Amino acid sequence: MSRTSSDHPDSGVQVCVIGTGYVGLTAGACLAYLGHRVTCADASADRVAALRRGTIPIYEAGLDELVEAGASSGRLSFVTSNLDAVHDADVVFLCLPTPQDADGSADLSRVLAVAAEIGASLKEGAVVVNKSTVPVGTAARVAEALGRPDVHVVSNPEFLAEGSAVRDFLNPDRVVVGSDDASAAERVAALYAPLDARTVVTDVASAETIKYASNAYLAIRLTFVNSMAAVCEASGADIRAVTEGMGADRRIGTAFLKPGPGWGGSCFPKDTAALVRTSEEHGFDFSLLRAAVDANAQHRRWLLGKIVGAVGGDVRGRRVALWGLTFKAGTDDLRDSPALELAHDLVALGAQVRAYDPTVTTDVDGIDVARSALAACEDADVLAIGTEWPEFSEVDLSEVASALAGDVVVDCRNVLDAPAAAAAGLLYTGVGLRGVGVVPTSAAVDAALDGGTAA
Ligand SMILES: NC(=O)c1ccc[n+]([C@@H]2O[C@H](COP(=O)([O-])OP(=O)(O)OC[C@H]3O[C@@H](n4cnc5c(N)ncnc54)[C@H](O)[C@@H]3O)[C@@H](O)[C@H]2O)c1
Ligand SMILES: O=c1ccn([C@@H]2O[C@H](COP(=O)(O)OP(=O)(O)O[C@H]3O[C@H](CO)[C@@H](O)[C@H](O)[C@H]3O)[C@@H](O)[C@H]2O)c(=O)[nH]1
Repeated sequence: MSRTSSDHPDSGVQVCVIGTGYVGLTAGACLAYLGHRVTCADASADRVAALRRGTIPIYEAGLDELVEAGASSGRLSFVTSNLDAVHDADVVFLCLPTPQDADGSADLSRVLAVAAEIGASLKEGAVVVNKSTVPVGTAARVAEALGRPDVHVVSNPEFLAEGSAVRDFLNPDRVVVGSDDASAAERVAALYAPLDARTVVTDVASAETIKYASNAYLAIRLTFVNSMAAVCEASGADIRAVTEGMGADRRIGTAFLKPGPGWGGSCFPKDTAALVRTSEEHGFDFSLLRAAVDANAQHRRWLLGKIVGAVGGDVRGRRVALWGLTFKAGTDDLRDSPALELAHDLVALGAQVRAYDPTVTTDVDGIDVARSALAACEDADVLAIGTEWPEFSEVDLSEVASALAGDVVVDCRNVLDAPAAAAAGLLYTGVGLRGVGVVPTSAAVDAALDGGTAA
């Protein structure tokens, strides 16, 4: 669907978005599309220059079209100075990174530094919105850093997923607005009115907590699915049939039931760690969530063991072809990617890894990156698949079989067709699949990685 700036009338509301990453750029472009006048600020001069030229610095479906429409309508602009961006803004969104700190907590330094920076420059009665993922209690810390009693701080967490960011922003399951001031909450909720979305208006502590609760719940669900996949594989069941049967129960639902190499990405790992930490700080041992985090690492290790097992238990000097490096398909984001972590572990064990990913064109962290899926396979002893890019299922498997020196495929995403792989002469194994040539896992992997020596 083509979107133009005339789809929604001008609201007259001046919005500022600070931080133009996956969240800020999507939010800025979508808010402009909804009729608001948006100025986006980013500390990266290169990023701002690129955006002014119309170059989108991230891979996100539909974002280029929306940014172009916003810029050509004059409703969307980009600056490097946070102070220039905020001075006439009615509402200021903070879309800044909140990475994991050494103790697991969310590092709020950027959020608090920007709040301190912009406080004195804000318009009388402006509203500041935390869109970054921040732990309960952060709104009060931001208010303190702003030093502006006339400015209310509202929590409006973002739930978009990478790869579907624009679609998620414009078709949200819910908009969450948390504030201890009803009129500030109303002003923020009104920005989303054209979406006609379900809106949860609540207190600020609950809004901050909804974000972590949602991500932690989804991560636990995936840990359960991945563990069930291991049980299925060991017991002769098939995880695809099992999740189809489970998902048919309306209380369970079909989404978020695909097994993989363990969950990763820029959010789940840091947000689960931060919720464990917040719970500890409030005297609660969130043992369930801690167990899910541990089981996630264990699951990835299990798949690593399959790859090592495929070459006889010792990968030293062996060549591994790896399809996929991003943390999931549809994004160029490599942050906390399970596929990239598999590559690192294989290299640590002494393997030579040659990867292919449609969004990665240069070598990453010393991992050799090939120009095509087939090129990655040339003379490799085993092929592993770490990301579920749809194009992988289009590759001619007989050409894969010819290119490989070995014959095993370890598909950590279940993207290939098992009978087609077998017909091409490949020994195929996936995650939790029934009867498709299970490769023994390598017990040596744990000892080698934990002991820091090659297997
Ligand atoms: N990525 C997601 O899918 C997603 C979804 C929902 C929520 N979140 C949360 O949103 C927040 C932002 O995440 P992201 O993935 O968009 O981050 P990101 O790293 O992609 O983008 C952050 C941007 O902020 C800019 N920045 C850093 N310091 C700045 C400063 N002092 N002034 C101005 N700009 C500055 C950076 O240059 C960068 O462009 C995090 O809290 C994250 O947890 C992320
Ligand atoms: O059935 C599934 C679904 C996801 N994943 C994995 O789970 C991780 C997270 O995937 P996803 O949730 O799709 O991506 P994100 O872009 O990280 O989005 C999550 O994190 C964002 C940041 O907080 C939230 O806004 C989103 O609601 C939340 O889905 C990735 O490693 C996926 O491969 C699976 O293995 N199987």
